[in-house]
Amino acid sequence: MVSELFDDERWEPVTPLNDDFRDVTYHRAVDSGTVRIAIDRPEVRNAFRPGTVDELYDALDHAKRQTDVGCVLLTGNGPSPKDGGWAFCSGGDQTIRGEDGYQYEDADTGEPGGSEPGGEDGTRARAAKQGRLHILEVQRLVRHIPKVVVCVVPGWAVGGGHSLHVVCDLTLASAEHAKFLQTDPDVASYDAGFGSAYLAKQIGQKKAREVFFLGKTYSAEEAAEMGMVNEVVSHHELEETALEWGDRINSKSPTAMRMLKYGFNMTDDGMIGQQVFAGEATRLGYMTDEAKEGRDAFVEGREPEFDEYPWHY
Ligand SMILES: CC(C)(COP(=O)(O)OP(=O)(O)OC[C@H]1O[C@@H](n2cnc3c(N)ncnc32)[C@H](O)[C@@H]1OP(=O)(O)O)[C@@H](O)C(=O)NCCC(=O)NCCSC(=O)CCC(=O)c1ccccc1C(=O)O
Repeated sequence: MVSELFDDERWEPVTPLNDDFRDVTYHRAVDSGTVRIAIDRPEVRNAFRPGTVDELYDALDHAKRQTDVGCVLLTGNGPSPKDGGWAFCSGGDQTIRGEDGYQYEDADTGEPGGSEPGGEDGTRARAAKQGRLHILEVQRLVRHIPKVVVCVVPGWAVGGGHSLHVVCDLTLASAEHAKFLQTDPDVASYDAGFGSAYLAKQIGQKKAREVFFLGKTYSAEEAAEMGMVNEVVSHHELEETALEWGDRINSKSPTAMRMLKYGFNMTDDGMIGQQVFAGEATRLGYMTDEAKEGRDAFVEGREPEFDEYPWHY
């Protein structure tokens, strides 16, 4: 069983990635352009270790390159076989946190401090022995992937898991089990980027500071009232609703959705936001006859003839 909320008949595994993954499951809907990426460590509330982050990144990067996919569901499998608890993600696995970040485990001993699995090249293996904080790279990919990323929260969203939900485009939460909590300062961590500053854009400065400075636990309803959750549905309807959202998203114009996402991002993302939006504008420009004339003129060794193209206003 992938997860108690997972409907086998609606999904097929994305191979070979799903088969190779240890901490993440990766599926594609059988009848729509929606993919489901789930952290699969329910026994530790889906805490992420470096390998989990690698797999999240690889699944998202794969999804990014599927031109018939418009919606990514990011979720956590459950419940915990130990105690039945549910989680989206409880952040970085504190048991393998070293002095310079989260550590890969040694392939032989299973102890923290080993090299990246499969890293045979000496340089790569040495580099991987350093602690990692690359969940931030996953955050940036969620931010920049030209798809709508829906965080589907079946339980706890805590610490770096809370930050991951914040950076997703939309959040859908289980009425019964979703709970939102920021523990970063309890374990001397601080997401001073999207997890806090962008959260303040969503729910306001006072509330965002409350989330971090008081560390209260919020129910799904409270989180929705604050504006960081879009909708709360009963637990057993969570993934079905998520798939419906996927269908709704996939029914819209891919170009419009992409430009809207990058438009929403742009004011907060500075020059990178402008670069991403402008890059997509350039792609649209390339699709015009006017741009083709510029290219053809160069290739044919002649002056470009732009007279017939209007100066739009
Ligand atoms: C999530 C809890 C609130 C759940 O509480 P509860 O339901 O009572 O369950 P527990 O019995 O506590 O937990 C069950 C089981 O899971 C283990 N576990 C839970 N969370 C973690 C974890 N994060 N790491 C390791 N193990 C975990 C727990 O020990 C239990 O194991 P047993 O063996 O069964 O006893 C509660 O569990 C809780 O508060 N968890 C800790 C949450 C936390 O502090 N997370 C880390 C926050 S810091 C972070 O995520 C940094 C992320 C990061 O990389 C980063 C770096 C740089 C900038 C930004 C970031 C960023 O924030 O993204």
